[in-house]
Amino acid sequence: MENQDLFPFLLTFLFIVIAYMLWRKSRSSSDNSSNLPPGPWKFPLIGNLNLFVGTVAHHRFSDLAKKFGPIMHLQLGQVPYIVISSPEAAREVMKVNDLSLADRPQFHSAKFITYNFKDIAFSSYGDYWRQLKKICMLELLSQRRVQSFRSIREEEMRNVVGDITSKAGSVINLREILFSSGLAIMSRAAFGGICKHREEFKHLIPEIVTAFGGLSVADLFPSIKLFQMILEMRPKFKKMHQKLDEILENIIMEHRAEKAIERTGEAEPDDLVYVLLNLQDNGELELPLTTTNIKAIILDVFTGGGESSSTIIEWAMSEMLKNPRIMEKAQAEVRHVFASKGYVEEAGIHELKYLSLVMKETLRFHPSLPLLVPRESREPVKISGYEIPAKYRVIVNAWAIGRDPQCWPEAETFCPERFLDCAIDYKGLNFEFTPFGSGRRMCPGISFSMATIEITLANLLFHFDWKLPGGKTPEDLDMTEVFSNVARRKDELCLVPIPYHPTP
Ligand code: HEM
Repeated sequence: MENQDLFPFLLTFLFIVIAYMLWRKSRSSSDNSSNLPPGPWKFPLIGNLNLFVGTVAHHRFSDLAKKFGPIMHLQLGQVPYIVISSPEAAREVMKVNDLSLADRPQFHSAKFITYNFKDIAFSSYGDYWRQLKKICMLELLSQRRVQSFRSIREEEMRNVVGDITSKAGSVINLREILFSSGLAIMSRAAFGGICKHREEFKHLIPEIVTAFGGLSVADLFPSIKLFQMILEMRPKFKKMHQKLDEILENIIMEHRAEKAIERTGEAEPDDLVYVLLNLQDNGELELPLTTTNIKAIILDVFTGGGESSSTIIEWAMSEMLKNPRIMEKAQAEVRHVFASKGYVEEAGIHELKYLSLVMKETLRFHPSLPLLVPRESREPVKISGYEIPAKYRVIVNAWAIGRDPQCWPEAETFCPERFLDCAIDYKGLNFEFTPFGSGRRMCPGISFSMATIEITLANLLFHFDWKLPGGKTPEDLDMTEVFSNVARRKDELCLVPIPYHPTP
């Protein structure tokens, strides 16, 4: 045989040998536990990946749960996953066995972006994670700090209302406006000023959030190092990481320069980055902070705060447009409460009872992270009588639980009134409703994001009536969802604003 004839033969042979070895390996690792939950039949090599081609992941998991039950075992590529789809099983994961399941999977795609898992969301459970979460809660995300950012939110809202008013009668892309204003509020609160890299961040955040989902080939076939090398070498991935690092480095340098300024009598800035640099310089922390650690924390603030809140606002507006009765009721309330002022201010926002029901219903119907953030078992653990080995990835399908007809009558209908006189809340104690997760790994940004969502919706409803472009009716509004870790509308929400002028 000529050399060139031999090559394809050898390659095919090699492929078959590797495929066989991987199949043996995955079989032996999944056979370790004899009492795993049920799940669909798994193909050699790809496991159940075939079931997810061209589907929205949380929808597919939900369909499978109807067949295999609320606790399922799947294999995506080489990786075993446990998928939870009932409040009882979610309680076992996020409360009963919270500590045993408090780790995050170490996704290869997230490794570079998070500086080797030095952020909060991906660092392993332990002292480092605890220290970071505590600092962020104290300095940025506590109820007290969130209230102190009131003037920032009100000012940004004036900008948004001014911007939309200047485009009255023409079609605007509401998603873009919401994303920018959310980012502006976050960067002013956390970094003390409008981040001048906002535009660049705007493009980077969706890419980063997708990488955090752990569904890249490199993450699904972790033993094949070649896939990891290919991922690292991909120009798009390299560029994203370089750009991100450059922006984070700049934010820190700007703060260092500001910090070096001599101040006489003038109060020092107290934004999050400033506080982190002080903690670094003073060396008072149990686990000293490096500049890389600080970059990873800033990254979490941008990725956590960047998109999830604006996605919720976009869905809330879409649902109200789809259901004009709800829009009218919410508008009537906000216009009544702020009629005498002629503008929205946070002091009266607690009076918006109906709007708070709309926000809850949006979080139930469209949780921005429908599969929360995956966890990983730190040790063997029993869930609903099944034995889950260590190092298994565990996903809670909050989207499916939020639409479970056993928990929610007329679950597929958007109806804010269901929360009237209902004690169920999103604070992590009711496992049928966990848009922010629950337990140790729960989202620390609830107060921050709910304050932003509430004031933004109140302003949009107070100052404008809204029409769909091109003479479309509510029935024409396409509500299709796409998923890349965050569940967004497939189409950006484009609307025509008509300014509302309250009669004096
Ligand atoms: C509507 C807005 C938001 C939603 C729906 C949301 C949702 C979530 C969810 C579901 C988790 C995973 C919880 C779990 O594993 O049990 C999470 C984690 C996290 N979120 Fe949020 N989030 C939002 C806003 C924010 C904001 C504004 C920030 C901060 C600036 C933030 C920072 C984080 C961080 C750091 C984690 C990781 C916590 C940990 O692993 O210990 N999030 N978020």
